[in-house]
Amino acid sequence: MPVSDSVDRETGDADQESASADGLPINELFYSLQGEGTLAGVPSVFVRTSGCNLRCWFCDSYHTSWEPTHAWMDLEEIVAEVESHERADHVVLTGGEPMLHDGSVDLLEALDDRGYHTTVETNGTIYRDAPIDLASISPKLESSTPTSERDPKGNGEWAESHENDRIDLEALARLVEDYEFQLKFVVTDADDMPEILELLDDLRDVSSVPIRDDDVLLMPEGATRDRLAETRSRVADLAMEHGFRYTPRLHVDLWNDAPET
Ligand SMILES: C[S@@+](CC[C@H](N)C(=O)[O-])C[C@H]1O[C@@H](n2cnc3c(N)ncnc32)[C@H](O)[C@@H]1O
Ligand SMILES: Nc1nc2[nH]cc(C(=O)O)c2c(=O)[nH]1
Ligand code: SF4
Ligand SMILES: [Mg+2]
Repeated sequence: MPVSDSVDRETGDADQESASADGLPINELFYSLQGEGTLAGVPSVFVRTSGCNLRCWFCDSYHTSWEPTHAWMDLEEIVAEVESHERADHVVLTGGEPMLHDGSVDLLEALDDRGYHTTVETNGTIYRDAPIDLASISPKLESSTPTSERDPKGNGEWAESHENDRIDLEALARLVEDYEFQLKFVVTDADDMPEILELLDDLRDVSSVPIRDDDVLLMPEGATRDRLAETRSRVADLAMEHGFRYTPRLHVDLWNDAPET
């Protein structure tokens, strides 16, 4: 969808919860194949909200986090655009961080009423009560922190708040307790594994539902084909070594880093 067709509304600070519940700041809306996780390969409509509470240095959706866009769509416009992709019965709500916005709950309810299967791609720091069929949770590891050496924009100004906010065990526990879920970790190399194992121990301690190794997916870090060529076989080996699942990034294999894919 050409986002330029929609109204541009400055939400003030797009990192904060949007003021109105009538719609959402939308960065892009498109039809593609789910590229990641247990539903990889499923034709799906993607609704990408703008604004994030974190700043991963590697974020592949720069214009929702580091430089968020402000195009606004009303709920009815979003639903109509989703319905225009007649072959899809799966919708992926992503971002940015979709759980920041009140309007995400309204959208999920409208989609649920119309019989869609909904996946929410979330960093797991915010819990909301909504009709979510699959919570696709991607907790952020220390290796995501935008230190001054890895800041894509400035000089590490976001490092401290990112580091403070990236894990909220209570929110994670509520998400896994209330929804079908997958835990999808972005992995670069073996240095990421001790933190994943420690987080799983902590989450298993506080959560009232089992978290099976089968619920844990390792996804190679890489926003481009070239970068994935460096990380994917290392991450596949780590998945086998630990008995976790590996998820490809099919959309990157197919379309590299093109927008609306
Ligand atoms: C752009 S995020 C939006 C949803 C939410 N903010 C989150 O991080 O889960 C969508 C997915 O892309 C993943 N991701 C972002 N940049 C990536 C990269 N460079 N390599 C691999 N995965 C990446 C995130 O971990 C998440 O699973
Ligand atoms: N094809 C495709 N699959 C995806 N799965 C999760 C995505 C996301 O950005 O959240 C994504 C995406 O951006 N494109
Ligand atoms: S949490 Fe998600 S959207 Fe936010 S910066 Fe990280 S990868 Fe990007
Ligand atoms: Mg993506």
